[in-house]
Amino acid sequence: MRVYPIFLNNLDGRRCVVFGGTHEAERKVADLLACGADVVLISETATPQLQQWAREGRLTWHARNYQPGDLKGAFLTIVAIPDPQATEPIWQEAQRERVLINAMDDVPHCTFVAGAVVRRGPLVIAISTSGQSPALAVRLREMLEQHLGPEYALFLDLMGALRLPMATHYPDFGERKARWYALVDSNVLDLLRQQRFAAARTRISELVGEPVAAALPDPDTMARLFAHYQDEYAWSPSSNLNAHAPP
Ligand SMILES: C[C@@]1(CC(=O)O)C2=NC(=C\c3[nH]c(c(CCC(=O)O)c3CC(=O)O)Cc3[nH]c(c(CC(=O)O)c3CCC(=O)O)/C=C3\N/C(=C\2)[C@@H](CCC(=O)O)[C@]3(C)CC(=O)O)/[C@H]1CCC(=O)O
Ligand SMILES: NC(=O)c1ccc[n+]([C@@H]2O[C@H](COP(=O)([O-])OP(=O)(O)OC[C@H]3O[C@@H](n4cnc5c(N)ncnc54)[C@H](O)[C@@H]3O)[C@@H](O)[C@H]2O)c1
Repeated sequence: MRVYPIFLNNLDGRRCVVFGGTHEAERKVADLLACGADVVLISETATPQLQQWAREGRLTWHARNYQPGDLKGAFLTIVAIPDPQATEPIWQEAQRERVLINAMDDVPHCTFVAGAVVRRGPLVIAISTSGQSPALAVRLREMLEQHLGPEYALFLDLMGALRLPMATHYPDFGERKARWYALVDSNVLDLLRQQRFAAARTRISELVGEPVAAALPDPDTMARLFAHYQDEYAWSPSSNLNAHAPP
């Protein structure tokens, strides 16, 4: 296996078909919905959460097994059923219809594989071991999660706010690039980690000038964003490094 890494963008309104209705399918559906995809679920059974999303109209659920034609107009499909024989006709249709396909734990039926993913706001890190050891991918994800706190999410929100004014105020690409690196290499991340939001704002202003820094949220808003990200990641199941240790 030699995988080519990509991050899909603009899933909004794209038809994504998920087969299977257990918590594994639910995990995949949750990510697709969060990215705005138009999710179609095909499975006789569905978890209570999947059923609730169907009732709320957040996805379309067909309570049956796969039928030929299910992939018409689909952009991608994820097969979360543990039976390669049942997956084979779905794989065949995906090839005919040129639909991207991931069959969980079933490499011969994948045109793309899933990574172990760390999310910190806009920061997304996907880890693949090229199928050699998903368990190691999980451990690496957990290691990164320990090191990457909510300050990374907030830092990226701040950098995002600066992108347009930076382009306007520093039309020379070389100068702009040097200033981006000055920000990234500075102690701003440390200050955010210490929740010293006013000091972080001052430091950014020193590095890029007040006209650019004026686009930043004020320190109170930074504090609120930081608290939001703290909450979001505090309950991450992987915060326990031994979550998957053998009994
Ligand atoms: C990362 C993650 C993403 C996700 O699923 O979203 C993912 N597998 C995860 C967990 C996991 N999977 C397995 C174990 C048991 C320990 C172990 O085997 O290591 C654990 C650990 C656990 O369960 O704790 C078993 C397993 N997995 C595959 C096979 C088939 C084979 O080996 O032939 C078998 C053997 C089944 C058997 O032996 O019967 C195949 C694939 N699994 C992949 C992804 C793709 C390659 C990823 C890469 O390149 O590293 C690929 C190729 C296809 C795909 O599924 O997309 C998710 C972690 C999510 C997270 O927590 O972050
Ligand atoms: N990596 C891991 O740690 C791990 C653990 C468990 C399961 N899995 C993977 O998750 C997936 C689901 O496994 P599971 O054990 O949760 O499933 P399961 O056997 O408990 O349930 C199968 C599901 O698939 C549906 N289904 C079966 N045949 C179908 C068909 N032809 N069309 C549509 N739906 C169909 C059923 O309605 C049911 O919801 C599998 O791909 C499995 O390999 C991975």
